[in-house]
Amino acid sequence: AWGYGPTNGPDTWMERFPNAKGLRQSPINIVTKEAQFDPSLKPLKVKYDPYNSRDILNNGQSFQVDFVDDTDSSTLTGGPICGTYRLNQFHFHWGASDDRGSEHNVDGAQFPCELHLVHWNTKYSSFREAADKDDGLAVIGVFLKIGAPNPQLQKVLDALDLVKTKGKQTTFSNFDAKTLLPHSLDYWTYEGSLTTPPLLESVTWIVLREVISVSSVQMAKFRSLFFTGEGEPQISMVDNYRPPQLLQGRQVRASFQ
Ligand SMILES: COc1cc2c3c(ccc2cc1OS(N)(=O)=O)[C@@H]1CC[C@H](OS(N)(=O)=O)[C@@]1(C)C=C3
Ligand SMILES: [Zn+2]
Repeated sequence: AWGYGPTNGPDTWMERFPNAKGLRQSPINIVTKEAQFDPSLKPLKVKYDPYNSRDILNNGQSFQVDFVDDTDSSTLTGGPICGTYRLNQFHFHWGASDDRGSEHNVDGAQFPCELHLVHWNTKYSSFREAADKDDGLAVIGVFLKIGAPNPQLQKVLDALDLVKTKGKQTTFSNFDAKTLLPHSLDYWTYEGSLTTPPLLESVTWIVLREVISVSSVQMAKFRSLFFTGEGEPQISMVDNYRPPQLLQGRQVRASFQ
């Protein structure tokens, strides 16, 4: 199966997932000077209901917090998207050390971690159905930068002891995902893809300019997870990020001047 190791990592994915060579792949390096301010972009409108948070799962490539998405109570509207997109899950990508780990880069710089909040377009019936449509998904990317400990993030990290190995999951209720967002919702946006197989080219990316903080001790907590399942030889869950892909002529727009 695909992964992030030397024999099944991002450079091998094109063998089984032809989308890897597509024209709208993610992540990318965001060159801030080339991102054009678009005054027609609307402000992002994020409405998350803590009641919808359900469980936390180690899926063998990251860990994700899943949300009940059978109503419009946790939604994303406005910004570059049309219509209403529902929050399905959020997850992270991080490095083996604080010098790497994010998927998107900004002017060639990597951050130690990147948060992805995955939403699907309610013109389709489910995440699964939306996942392969041009306008199916919208993912908010938030960079984490080493600084003060993040108390909101700590609530998520405290649950990791219960999902150390692949396939483990536990209830994770009453979590307000909005508390993970920075004050400013200024963003860059471009048309891209899922950054893991099946690498479907169905994502409107919305990458926030403002970072949230994470301490080095908190980063060590991410690295205490394992890619491998219980009873298997342990492989630490680190460096679960895809490197930047070619822009192939795409435009990156900015919601701010
Ligand atoms: C297409 O069916 C599923 C895709 C899943 C995916 C993921 C997780 C579960 C998937 C389940 C799928 O099938 S399903 N459960 O909807 O029937 C990946 C997590 C990381 C990655 O997100 S990213 N980095 O591109 O923002 C995800 C959301 C990509 C696909
Ligand atoms: Zn992701």
